Order: sequence, then C-alpha cells, then structure tokens
Amino acid sequence: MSRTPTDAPEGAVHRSGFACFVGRPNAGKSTLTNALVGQKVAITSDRPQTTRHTIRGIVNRPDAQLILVDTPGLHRPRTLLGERLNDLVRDTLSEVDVIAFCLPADQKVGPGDRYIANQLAELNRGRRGTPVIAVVTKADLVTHEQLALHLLSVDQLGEWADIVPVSAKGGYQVGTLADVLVKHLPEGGELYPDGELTDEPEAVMVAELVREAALEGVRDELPHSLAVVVDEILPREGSNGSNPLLDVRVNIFVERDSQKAIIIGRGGSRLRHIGTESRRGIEALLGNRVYLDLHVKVAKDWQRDPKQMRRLGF
Ligand SMILES: Nc1nc2c(ncn2[C@@H]2O[C@H](COP(=O)(O)OP(=O)(O)OP(=O)(O)O)[C@@H](O)[C@H]2O)c(=O)[nH]1
Repeated sequence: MSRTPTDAPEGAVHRSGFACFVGRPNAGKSTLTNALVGQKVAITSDRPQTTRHTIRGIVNRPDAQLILVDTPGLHRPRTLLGERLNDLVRDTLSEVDVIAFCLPADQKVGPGDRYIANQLAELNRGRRGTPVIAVVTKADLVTHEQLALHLLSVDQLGEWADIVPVSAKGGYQVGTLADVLVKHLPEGGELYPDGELTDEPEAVMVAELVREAALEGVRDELPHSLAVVVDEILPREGSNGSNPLLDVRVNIFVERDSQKAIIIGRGGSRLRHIGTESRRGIEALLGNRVYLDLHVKVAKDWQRDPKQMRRLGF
C-alpha cells in the first residue's frame, strides 16, 4: 500500500479529505467501498454505532488521500430515534468534502431514492454546497440500453456534480470514480500520515479484522459477547528497514470462561486460525509485515458494566 506521496511528480497538487456514501439499503455502498480501498475493511459486525465518523477505508494514492467515512444510513424517519439519527446523518454529510449517492442500475429510481435526493438538496440549500456525485452501481447487471435510460432518470432526479456508472464486481470505472471523488477534495497533505500507526482509525480497523475472524463460525454462540481492543502497534526494534516488522498486540474480551474456551479451541487451534486469518488482512491494511500477538481475556459481564464498556471502547 502506498502511504506517502513521495512518488508524486515534483510540484504536483496533493489533495486530501473525506467522502461518504449514501443510498438506500443494498445499493452497493459497502462493496464499492471495498473495491475502492482494495482491502477488506467493511465492518460486518454488529458493533453498536458509537462514533459518528466510522472510517470505512482510506484510499492512499500518490496524488491524494481519500478517507471514506460511514453514515448510519439515511432513511425515512418513523420514530423520534429515526429523526435524531437523520440529524446525525445530516451533520456528517455537511462535514464531508464530497458525497457519493449510490443508485443501483438494476432498480428503477424509487421513492426511497427520491427521499434521499430531496434530503441532499435540502442540505445544500442556501449554503456552500457539498458536491454530490450520483453513482450508478451494479452496471454489470443491465444492458447498455438499460444503463443509458437509467442514467437519464438519475440525471433528472437532482443536481449532481457528476454522474458515474460503476460496477464494483466487474471493476468497471472504479478508478474513474476515485478520480472524480479526489477532484472534489481540497488541496492538502495526508490527514493520516505515515508513522501514525496507532492512530484510532487503523486500530479500529485492526480490531474489526480480528473480531470478524474470531466470530467466524461462532456468531450464533457469541454474537454480542465479544469485544476486541488493540493494545499497541509498534515497529519491532532493530527492524528499521523500509518495511519494518510491526508488533501488533490485541486483546479479545469475552464475558465468560466457557466463551474463552470456544475462542481458544482445542489445543489453541481456533485461536491460531483467527491469528492467521486476521493477520493477512492486517498486513494488507498496514502495508507491513505483522507479528500478531492475540490474548483472550474474560471481562465478566462487560455488557452490563458501563465502566468496562467505556474501557472496551463502546
Ligand atoms: N452484480 C453486482 N452486484 C453487486 C455490485 N455491488 C454490490 N453488489 C451486490 O449487491 C448487494 C448489496 O451490496 P452492499 O455493498 O452490501 O450494499 P450496501 O449499500 O452496503 O447495503 P446496506 O449495508 O444494506 O446499506 C450484495 O449482494 C452485493 O454482492 C456490483 O457491482 N455488481
């Protein structure tokens, strides 16, 4: 993974900033995020939404750093909680540099899309507008003719800074979309520069990779009892080459001894498997070789103890 703009041409502009993806459920936001970032970072766990700006991935290029943040989902409010959630979404949207509105090519523009389009228009009314890119996703599922018709109806749906058809699965135009998003970022250096390996977003992503691997196959047994906390990420002393070995120390917390036994497995076999699986993702994420040190600990009934929950990052 390229992390510094050192290979950018002399005097070239470097841009950095935030983008977020909106769109109705199943529009293809997560798949597209993964295709852009080129790593598996999407969070499929049921971790409660506690941070407003969950970072889904960082696209590092010689000319730009694009940080993709998540929103809890823009939907029609049915309850007061829904309204609060939508306020939160609007706050996030007004803080990012560019918004990508995903509309699946294989489905007609519908009321859900119109609702989001209206919300976006309202957000931009009477203020410095946040550019919105209409992204027509899943282009591989339709014919050229259908795609052309769909692009026309998307065009009529609102004011877009650009319209880009993509297929995350077929790899069609994913690079073009990255170019278009980057174009709307302000000039500036990397916001998450090299060397800040313990910076929260990366630690959160490392924790999610471990959590996902740990839950594999035991999701039903331990759905909510697992918390993963990254203790430290440190370059190994004496390995200061261009690609130092990183020591990554991670604690896996469960609520009961019986759950600890499940995670560790017979003779430690499950824990070894979790280590191998998650290390692969962590190395891809950090761009370094990694020595992963996993510890399983029991934090009795942590879900009922606010102090423990805070300690575990909830
Ligand atoms: N054929 C095809 N299928 C896709 C593409 N992108 C996503 N999908 C599929 O569409 C479904 C939804 O994709 P997600 O990326 O989970 O959609 P999402 O918008 O993140 O969904 P929510 O998390 O519910 O908001 C999945 O079954 C994907 O495999 C694509 O480019 N082509």
